[in-house]
Amino acid sequence: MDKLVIEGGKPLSGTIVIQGAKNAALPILAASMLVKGTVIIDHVPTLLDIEVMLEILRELGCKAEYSGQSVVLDTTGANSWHVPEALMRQMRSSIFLMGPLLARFGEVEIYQPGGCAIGERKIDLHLRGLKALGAHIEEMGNRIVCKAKKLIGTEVHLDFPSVGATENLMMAAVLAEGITTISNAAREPEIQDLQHFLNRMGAKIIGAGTDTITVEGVQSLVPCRYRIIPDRIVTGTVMVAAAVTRGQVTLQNTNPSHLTSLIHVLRRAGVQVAIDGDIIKVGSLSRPLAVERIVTSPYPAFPTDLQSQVMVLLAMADGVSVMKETIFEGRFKHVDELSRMGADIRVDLNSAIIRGVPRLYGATVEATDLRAGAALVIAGLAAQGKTVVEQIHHIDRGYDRIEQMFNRLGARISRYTSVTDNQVI
Ligand SMILES: CC(=O)N[C@H]1[C@@H](OP(=O)(O)OP(=O)(O)OC[C@H]2O[C@@H](n3ccc(=O)[nH]c3=O)[C@H](O)[C@@H]2O)O[C@H](CO)[C@@H](O)[C@@H]1O
Ligand SMILES: C=C(OP(=O)(O)O)C(=O)O
Repeated sequence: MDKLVIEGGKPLSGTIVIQGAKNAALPILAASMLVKGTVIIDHVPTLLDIEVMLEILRELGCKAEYSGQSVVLDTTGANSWHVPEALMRQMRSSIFLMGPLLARFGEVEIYQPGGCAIGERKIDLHLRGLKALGAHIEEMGNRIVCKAKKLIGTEVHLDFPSVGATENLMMAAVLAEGITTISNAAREPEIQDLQHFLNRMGAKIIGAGTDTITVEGVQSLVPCRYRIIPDRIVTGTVMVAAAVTRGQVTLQNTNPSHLTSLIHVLRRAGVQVAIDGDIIKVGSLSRPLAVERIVTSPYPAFPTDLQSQVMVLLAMADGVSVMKETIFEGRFKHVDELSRMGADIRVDLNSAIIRGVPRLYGATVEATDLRAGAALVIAGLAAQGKTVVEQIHHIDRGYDRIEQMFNRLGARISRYTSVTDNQVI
């Protein structure tokens, strides 16, 4: 397993272009199965999860190639609706294939998806929604077989605004007969991106970005070319890193309106944030201030995917902050690792009480999941001394070479491969 070695204590400065959004690219690549032909998706980040998605698509009979930052995907020869268990287990997003494969082939055979250990992450809402659309579902241990000669539009109410369930149902409903209404839908920007992509191929969807999405089924779709939105979580990660290192960073290719809740938190912490179109400038010269209470919730509230990164800022802030996690029950694993670096954080059920310390110290720590790993990198950048972050395959799931991204801003991060313990240039 690779590891990152970080020489901390240097303020970040400079300009960076933000990668395309993993959480938009993954469902959009899966949604491409709904059409026969060649789809080109631009600004797709080079990530482990994207590699896995492309591998699955090839396994299903598609041709899928990276060309620069674009993926060229020919779905014409797709002839399988069976996603191998080993690939399903590599990431949560493999579940996005369920809706499109069912819609295209009338049958899908999958397994329980894998992914980061941040909570139970059931798929009951996905399955219930597909049943409402007329699918017959059989669960045999890990294996799930889902069949429907024809999906029929209906009203689906989600008990919780699940991002993945909303997306899966949108994709399943596109070729269904009649109208599907999804109420209590998730409102994340990536859902709007999926709507835009599907509509460009000829789907008839309205309402993404609100809590009610209406899909009018169509007979077929036509291939298109589409550019993925900027990654709001990577944007937020860099913004926090700029703040904790007391640097000055300009971020290009961002959508500031997707980050309203984070910008609000950063400003409360005394961090300077300036917005100019798709550019965000973040600067900080002094120690951040504590933020009394932050609660993670579905969009547009504060995102769970930025909880661990912002905790690093609060760990170094002047005063006591509270961070409440309401989405994933297992998303505080970074707390033990940050404590190794000198942070003073106590977890009480789903709240972390964070007493800010003036500085963190380098240590050897383990990335337990994707965003926890990103938080440890940020902590390492701000800490005094050397930090080693292990298990960084988690980070590679969502950040396109995180060390290169931060090194462009003046950081000193080296990647080592464990097989040879050689530095990767
Ligand atoms: C690829 C992608 O877009 N991933 C994001 C997506 O994940 P994902 O789509 O998995 O997240 P969901 O919104 O579905 O999950 C939120 C909560 O609902 C629960 N749940 C979900 C589905 C279900 O059928 N049953 C159920 O109980 C989950 O266990 C979790 O507690 O949204 C999460 C919440 O913003 C983000 O952290 C992830 O980065
Ligand atoms: C939890 C995340 O992703 P996934 O749903 O792909 O596991 C994330 O992006 O932080």
